[in-house]
Amino acid sequence: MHSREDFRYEHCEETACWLQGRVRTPPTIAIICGSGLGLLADTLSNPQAFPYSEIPNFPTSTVPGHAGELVFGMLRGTSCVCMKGRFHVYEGYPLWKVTLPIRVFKLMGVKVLVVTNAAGSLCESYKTGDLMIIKDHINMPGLASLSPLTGPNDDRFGPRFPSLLDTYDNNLRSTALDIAHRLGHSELIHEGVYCMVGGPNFESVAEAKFLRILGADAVGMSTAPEAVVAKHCGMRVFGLSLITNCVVQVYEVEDFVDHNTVLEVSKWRSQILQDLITELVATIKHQEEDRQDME
Ligand SMILES: O=P(O)(O)O[C@H]1O[C@H](CO)[C@@H](O)[C@H]1O
Ligand code: HPA
Repeated sequence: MHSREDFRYEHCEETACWLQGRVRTPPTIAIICGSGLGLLADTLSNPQAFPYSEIPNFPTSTVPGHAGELVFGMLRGTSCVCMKGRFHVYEGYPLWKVTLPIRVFKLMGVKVLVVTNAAGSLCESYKTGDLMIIKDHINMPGLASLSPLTGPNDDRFGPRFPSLLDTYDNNLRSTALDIAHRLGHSELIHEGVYCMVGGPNFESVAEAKFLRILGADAVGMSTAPEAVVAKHCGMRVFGLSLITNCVVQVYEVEDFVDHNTVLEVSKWRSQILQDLITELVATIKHQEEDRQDME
């Protein structure tokens, strides 16, 4: 188990202050770009980019398809920050470090986290290139006590025992579903359960069958810790998986997946993902304005 000895609120504060001193407009929405999905960040207007290596306390990206840059800018009149590359446990980072950016965003005033990923399908009816709105997750490392919330709790972020009910915001899910239908993607869009595994190996046949029996519709090596930390500190979360491959659940099949295939499919579907997220961001802006009026 990773220790949280190195984690302090002050680390996040230091990073947030560093960024706040440089960023033109503080963000209200944070978007995490999954494997090969960094093109999303290129849609921001008036962008300001910071390589992870320059940001105090930030880890660096080591996975192809994760550029390793924080990009601030405007999307449909809303100030956003895009993580062009995320961190994974299999890169050797402890979970508090994998999720450090989320807490930094919180301190900068972010209200909504949009998290995207590339994932393998376990559900028979999903096809490569489909999209899955995440309605819930199974956090395999979390169930085995590998949680980003392990260790002393800092109440300034959230409670010791947070509820995960409605982690993937109901309202954002139905809004995204409507948008997908409106954009003509009814054939591609699904809602399902994402399962996080540690990786970096892809699943064995027996593991894939096991995860399907557990109720998972798609599997990947990220997202759940980010969503847990966002929910813990009171953000609304929207999660979207791009199905880059169908996970093999029978023996004697030559159809194995590799990271290049994942990146190719991500590139192929990037535009559809961008359109959907852009429309969603525009709607969130109005929702957040209405919320503020009611407060
Ligand atoms: O979850 P993201 O970062 O999109 O990446 C997915 O793609 C990689 C495997 O090809 C793994 O890192 C898996 O988690
Ligand atoms: N398994 C785990 N992670 C993944 C997969 C997969 O099949 N595809 C993309 N990321």
